[in-house]
Amino acid sequence: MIRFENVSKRYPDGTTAVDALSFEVRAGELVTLVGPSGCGKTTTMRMVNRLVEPTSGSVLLDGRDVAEADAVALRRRIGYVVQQGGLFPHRSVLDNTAAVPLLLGRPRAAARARAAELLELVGLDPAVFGPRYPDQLSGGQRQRVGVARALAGDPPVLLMDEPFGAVDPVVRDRLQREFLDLQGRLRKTVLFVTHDIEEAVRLGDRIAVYGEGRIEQYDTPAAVLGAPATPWVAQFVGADRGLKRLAVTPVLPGDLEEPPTLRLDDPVGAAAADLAARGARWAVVLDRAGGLHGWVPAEALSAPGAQGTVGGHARRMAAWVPVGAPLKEAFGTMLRHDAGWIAVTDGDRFLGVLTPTRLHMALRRSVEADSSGVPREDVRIESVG
Ligand SMILES: Nc1ncnc2c1ncn2[C@@H]1O[C@H](COP(=O)(O)OP(=O)(O)OP(=O)(O)O)[C@@H](O)[C@H]1O
Repeated sequence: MIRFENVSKRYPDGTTAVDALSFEVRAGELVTLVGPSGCGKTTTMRMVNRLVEPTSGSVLLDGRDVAEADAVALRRRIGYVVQQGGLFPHRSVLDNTAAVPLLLGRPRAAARARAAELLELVGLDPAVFGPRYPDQLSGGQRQRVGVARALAGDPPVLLMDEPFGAVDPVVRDRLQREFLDLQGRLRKTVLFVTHDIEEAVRLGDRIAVYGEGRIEQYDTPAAVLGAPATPWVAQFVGADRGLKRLAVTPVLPGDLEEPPTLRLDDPVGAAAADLAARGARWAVVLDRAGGLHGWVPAEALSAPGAQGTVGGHARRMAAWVPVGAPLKEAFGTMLRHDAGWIAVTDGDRFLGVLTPTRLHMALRRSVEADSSGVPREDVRIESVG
């Protein structure tokens, strides 16, 4: 969809901002460009909508060199979001958002209706916020209007330059979450500039880590964190890259331990015999619908005089995550419940349990999977204990 072929940009004062850059962004993909200040991220992005012209090489959009496109027509096909939203200060929020549809020749009423729809889409009530002016909005609200405005012409491509850079971490977290959700539905082709590795990893399908004027590594967040291509990338992603990787590695069924399961209304005697036969010291207890109720130690069932059903001896346990949740969430849940394991479910169905050891193995297997190309479910690693 977007392709850089050997693109360099040297500014008139002799600064080489970008040097022989080649990479591709697939249709519907969100690529984050991340790196320290001055490494050429913004220059890269602005060559797509021709706010900057390359000195050599070409940028192709859908296979066509953008240098041959009419710049105005090109920019109508490309949404552009900048820090602070870049709104017109003397126009209302509704008119700011309607600007592109108007430019595209929509009648005023239709353009405004479309703008109202978009404000709704980014979580702003058009009746409340539509009539306001940009200086009557919070930083986060301005950013949302910036996103709404960029989406207004329904462009297939979005360029976003530190769009969430000017807000506090809590608002930023929310904007990122909402944007991911929106992108899940809209599937735009997005180039997203940030200097924040956490943001790059969270949002990007792939991330391009910049050194000076060039890309040092272009890969999925998990691969960049798991196997930095150069010492520069390793230093940039940080010594805690293992921790960051927890956020981008999902829990898979193959990561789980499968302890014996009992039902609440199983009779104690049979349950105790079952666990003894398997040599199990405990079992997960499921309710009638097969959902998680808690757990029971084998010795509680085999104690002299124990009777009734498993339910009478079970302990409640409410720590669970859905399969596919990031390991970070699983670990957080484990800590919050101060538990040595948590249940993993698929809808209402109990799948198995994740322990700290299993979590560590999942992480190691995902690193191995990325570096060897073998699917994680098939990776076998040695472990102690
Ligand atoms: N118009 C210009 N004239 C001369 N040099 C420029 C111009 N615009 C950018 N540069 C230089 O090109 C280099 C790359 O700048 P660019 O804005 O692309 O970096 P960036 O990675 O986006 O940085 P930041 O995160 O600080 O925005 C920098 O050294 C910058 O000073």
